[in-house]
Amino acid sequence: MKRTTDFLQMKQNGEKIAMLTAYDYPSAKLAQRAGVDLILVGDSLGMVVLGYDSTVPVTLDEMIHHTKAVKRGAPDTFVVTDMPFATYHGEKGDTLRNAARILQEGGADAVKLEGGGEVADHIAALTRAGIPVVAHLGLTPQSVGVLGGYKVQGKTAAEAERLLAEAKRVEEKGAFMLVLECVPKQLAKLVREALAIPVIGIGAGAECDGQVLVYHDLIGYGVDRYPKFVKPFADVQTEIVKGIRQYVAEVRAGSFPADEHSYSMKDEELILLYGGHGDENR
Ligand SMILES: Nc1nc(=O)c2c([nH]1)NC[C@@H]1CN(c3ccc(C(=O)N[C@@H](CCC(=O)O)C(=O)O)cc3)CN21
Ligand SMILES: CC(C)C(=O)C(=O)O
Ligand SMILES: [Mg+2]
Repeated sequence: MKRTTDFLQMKQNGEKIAMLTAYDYPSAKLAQRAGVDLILVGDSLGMVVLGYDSTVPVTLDEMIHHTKAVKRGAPDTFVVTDMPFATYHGEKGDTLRNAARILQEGGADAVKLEGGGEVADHIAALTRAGIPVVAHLGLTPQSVGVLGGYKVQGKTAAEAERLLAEAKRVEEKGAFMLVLECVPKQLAKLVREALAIPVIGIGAGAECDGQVLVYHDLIGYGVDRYPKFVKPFADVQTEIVKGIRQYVAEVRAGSFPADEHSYSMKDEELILLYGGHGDENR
């Protein structure tokens, strides 16, 4: 399994980092089999798995529940779990307890939290306690209510300056990686060059040290509308619906299950059962 220092090394070597979300046992198993560098148990699971219209309703218990399944599916892959909405903004002791549960109960290897200066002390406290932290700047979906929608961030020179300063700040506070979401590619390049830690982009262009995508977006599974930054690399939902339609049709036609899908009793048992009339009832 890769570790935090390996990702730093990858940046130094100019090797791109491929990160992918996963939310359960099969998705994690396939992500590991396909060779992703690390898995994110993203709170996007609230939207793509649980059907909420934002990540805000997702709870700590839900994140832990999904992390356990992911770790069982990908025991040999570094797993980062999102700290959910409002679980790292109060007392630092609470933040520590919440993150510790994600590592101890969930089995994650690191936590991710959204924000810069406002959570800087929490990043420092977690790191001091030995919990690896991934920071997340740009479009921070847990603040959708404050941001007024899922919009590109850092488009003006002033906003870009502010974001760059925040990026330096979270690195200083101990974050070992930074996710940069929905920012202009020129800003991502500046951030990448300014930081020693790997910068993982989503909707941040190619000039990042790596990329992250939401699993369901990548495979085309149950998502009705893709953000601009998504490239659907597969279209599994078409295959899934095709398979289910066929099943429904065959059940209705009586052609499924066939004999090969059925269990049978031995003749002598049938004779006992039917008192010699087993043959015509087999
Ligand atoms: N399926 C899915 N994929 C994601 O990447 C994702 C989620 N869900 N849920 C949690 C957050 C929310 N994210 C989102 C959601 C929508 C846009 C979006 O539609 N953005 C506009 C940008 C508009 C603008 O400011 O120009 C777009 O058209 O791409 C972006 C990120 C990223 N995360
Ligand atoms: C979009 C990624 C970075 C994320 O935070 C999530 O999946 O929740
Ligand atoms: Mg998230």
